[in-house]
Amino acid sequence: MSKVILGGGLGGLSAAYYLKKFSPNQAVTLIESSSRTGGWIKSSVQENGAIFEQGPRTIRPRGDAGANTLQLIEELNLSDQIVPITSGHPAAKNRLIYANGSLHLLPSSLTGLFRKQEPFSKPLILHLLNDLKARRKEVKDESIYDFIGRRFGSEVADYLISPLICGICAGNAKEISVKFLMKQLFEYEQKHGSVSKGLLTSLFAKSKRPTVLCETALRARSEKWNIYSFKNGCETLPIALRNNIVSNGVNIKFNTECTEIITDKGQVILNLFNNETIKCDHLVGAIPANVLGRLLQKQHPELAQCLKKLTKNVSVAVVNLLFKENFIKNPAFGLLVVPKEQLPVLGVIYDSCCFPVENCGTVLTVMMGGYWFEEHFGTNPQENVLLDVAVKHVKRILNCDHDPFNYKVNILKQCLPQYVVGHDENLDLINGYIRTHKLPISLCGASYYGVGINDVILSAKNAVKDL
Ligand SMILES: Cc1cc2nc3c(=O)[nH]c(=O)nc-3n(C[C@H](O)[C@H](O)[C@H](O)COP(=O)(O)OP(=O)(O)OC[C@H]3O[C@@H](n4cnc5c(N)ncnc54)[C@H](O)[C@@H]3O)c2cc1C
Ligand SMILES: C=Cc1c2[nH]c(c1C)Cc1[nH]c(c(CCC(=O)O)c1C)Cc1[nH]c(c(C)c1CCC(=O)O)Cc1[nH]c(c(C)c1C=C)C2
Repeated sequence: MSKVILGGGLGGLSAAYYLKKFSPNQAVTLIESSSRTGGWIKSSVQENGAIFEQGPRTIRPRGDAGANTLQLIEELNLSDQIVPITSGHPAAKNRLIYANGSLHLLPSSLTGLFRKQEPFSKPLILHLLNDLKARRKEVKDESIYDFIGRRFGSEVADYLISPLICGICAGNAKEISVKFLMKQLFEYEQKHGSVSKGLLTSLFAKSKRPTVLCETALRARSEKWNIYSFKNGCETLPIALRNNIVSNGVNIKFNTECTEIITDKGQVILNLFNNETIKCDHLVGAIPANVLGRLLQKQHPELAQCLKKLTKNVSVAVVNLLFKENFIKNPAFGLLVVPKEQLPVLGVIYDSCCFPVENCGTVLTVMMGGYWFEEHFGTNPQENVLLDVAVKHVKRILNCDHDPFNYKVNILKQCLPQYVVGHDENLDLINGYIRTHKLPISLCGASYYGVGINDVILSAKNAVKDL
């Protein structure tokens, strides 16, 4: 009998790829509710060559997960499509925050830490040294805002961490688990009493066995890539994955929504919207955890409850803007708005600084809403309202008066999972339930082990490696 993968986003496509890589003769069906694969990853090339990214735009090359993605890219013959941003580039060095009504550059070097820079009241190094004095608090988990506030002070929590959380999961740092971004630092405090002591101890600890790197990862290291994308945008990756799995015999069923999942003696039965059913001996769930919870509700209410609790997703309005004029005075990756400003805008990406296209003017992407989406826009905002808000705030924040000649507005409903306090514990309950009840189900995708492209690909590889 076959394996079924539910969901044709990056997680589902990667799961299908690795299933076929590890056991080429395995029959695999992928079920996708929409008419395309790729999920939130969508790039559209404009007439003048500019790329409008609706979802992700950059990938990190570092770490084991980064190396794994580069290996996948190499296996898909995409290495020559990569466009890297190297460490000396302004888009790698310069990240801005908008606080107290103006833009500020965040320190990007060691010397920057010793300088007093607005909006901080003293050099950042003094905030960081606060960690040496702060007492350990024994906790299982806490919000990243509380952890940073305790160890480094409220200015670091407000001006550094809160916007960073917006720039990664569009979330509220006061609710997101410290383990989402800073598990290691949190564990240093719990084990050694302070982050600094933990850091020092780890310097003398035995280093782990180095990962064997593929050619592209070695190139990334020697050329000092900071982040990268592809010539035709991030969608290059899911398109290549789809083509690869189709040519390896994976059957993709488009426009096919699963409405219920039933497990029965080592089998999984999927009820589909059109009253059809599909049976398989193993299901890989690559859809958001709360949606999966709904599908399992009738037969496994306890598991469904944990899955629904795991991720409260937030919505983001993504507005791509194309201007004739070149008006960016300080080239950078972009800017993040400090949540204390209470603006509808989370951040602005300077696409034309990151990946310049000749004679293209200025390309910006404005991301809005997130955790505060409904507060600012209600449940069903009109696209023209979102466009007006985006343009008005770009003019105000960047202090300019240009109007875009081309734009695209997309509302990404419930697109980003929020790893709230207790996420890890809840995940243990979910895995425990699946193990104890011997359910032939594995999980992957952005709801579980990280929201970045690298995390999603690695979660898919891990989900299928023992099947
Ligand atoms: C605005 C934004 C910006 C981002 N920027 C970056 C970035 O710069 N760098 C980075 O690394 N990551 C970034 N990410 C994160 C990354 O894009 C996502 O985490 C990743 O694409 C999620 O993939 P997925 O397969 O887990 O989920 P999805 O993309 O949500 O895929 C799930 C699929 O399942 C389908 N589905 C759902 N329910 C059903 C059902 N009942 N039956 C059948 N099919 C179903 C959906 O249609 C969808 O195609 C960004 C994400 C967003 C939203
Ligand atoms: C303003 C909103 C958002 C911006 N990007 C995202 C949102 C919600 C989504 C996002 N960005 C990144 C990731 C992946 C994280 C990972 O684990 O790989 C996701 C889901 C990448 C990223 N963006 C910023 C940082 C610091 C990172 C981590 C990797 C890196 O160092 O590049 C900061 C940032 N995001 C946005 C802006 C405007 C910005 C900084 C100025 C937009």
